Amino acid sequence: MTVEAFAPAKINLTLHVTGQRADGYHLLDSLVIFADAGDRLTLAPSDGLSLTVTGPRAAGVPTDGRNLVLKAADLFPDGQGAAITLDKHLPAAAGIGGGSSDAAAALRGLSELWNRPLPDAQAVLSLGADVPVCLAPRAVRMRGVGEEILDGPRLPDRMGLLLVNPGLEVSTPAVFKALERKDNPPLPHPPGWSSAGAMAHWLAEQRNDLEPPARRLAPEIRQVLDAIAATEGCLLSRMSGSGATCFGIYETRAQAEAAARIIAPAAPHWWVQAASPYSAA
Ligand SMILES: C[C@@](CO)(OP(=O)(O)O)[C@H](O)COP(=O)(O)OP(=O)(O)OC[C@H]1O[C@@H](n2ccc(N)nc2=O)[C@H](O)[C@@H]1O
Ligand SMILES: Nc1ncnc2c1ncn2[C@@H]1O[C@H](COP(=O)(O)OP(=O)(O)O)[C@@H](O)[C@H]1O
Repeated sequence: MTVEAFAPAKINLTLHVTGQRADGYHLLDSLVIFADAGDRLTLAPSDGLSLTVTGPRAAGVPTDGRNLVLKAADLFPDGQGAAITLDKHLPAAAGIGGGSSDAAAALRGLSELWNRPLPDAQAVLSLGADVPVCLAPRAVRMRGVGEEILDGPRLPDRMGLLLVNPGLEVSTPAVFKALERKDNPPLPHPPGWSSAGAMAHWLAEQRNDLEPPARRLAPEIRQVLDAIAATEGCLLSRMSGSGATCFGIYETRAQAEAAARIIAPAAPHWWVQAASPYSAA
């Protein structure tokens, strides 16, 4: 039996940093959605555990024990063998949780392949603050350092997404370190929306508190935000996570695809991807 597991891109529609724990980790209040663009894992029975990384974004991704997929496999106390192929489509260190989503997909896939329960919540969190939210991809509100997952608001039935990364890796710890204020206001109650326009209007009043420090470290983020905002039909452009990937919201996927066709040829070293929201549930 071979198991397939999809690792969708994570998007922080908002990312409010509301405090800091004694251990240095920051308290977040974030609306998280997923896109139907992502990495693909194939897991096949095997005597030993192995990982092969393929695909357009494989370069530079570790294939040894540093890869979060193998760290995820280590969390199963009585894990058996598996030959895992990770087909990499998402840029790494990009604020869209590529490694975290791969780890979560590996946990789901290995649990199915080995017929074993998922590791406990604390163990899952030890892989990274973003791994719990990636375990069951859907629209949620994420709080704590990432371990508190609440049902998200109703999303519009129709919406287009555009993801653009300028080809820079931005270090998450460096961005948190460059953050000036750590006690910013939390998110107001998200009401739910019947149109992408209404959602974007509400989101425009909210923030990604990591955007200013990330822009100081990587000024090209400004150009990415401007390029997205200038496309026809763009309702909102904002950075996701600690960057440098930025997203645009559109009424339709067709508009997001048209925007991708404008931006991609003008910036050949940027990663440009149109998408729709993805939900596993
Ligand atoms: C910022 C976020 C927002 O969703 O997204 P990305 O930019 O990674 O996509 C996440 O919180 C990132 O999660 P993840 O990348 O899994 O973080 P971890 O590996 O646990 O931590 C990397 C480093 O980020 C900082 N960190 C992370 C999460 C958090 N709540 N507070 C922090 O201060 C710490 O300096 C930590 O050493
Ligand atoms: N499966 C993986 N895919 C991508 N990067 C990985 C993976 N496993 C470990 N890494 C390491 O994790 C770092 C952060 O990658 P990623 O999780 O994509 O970043 P972010 O959390 O900022 O979105 C990379 O620089 C890479 O060295």
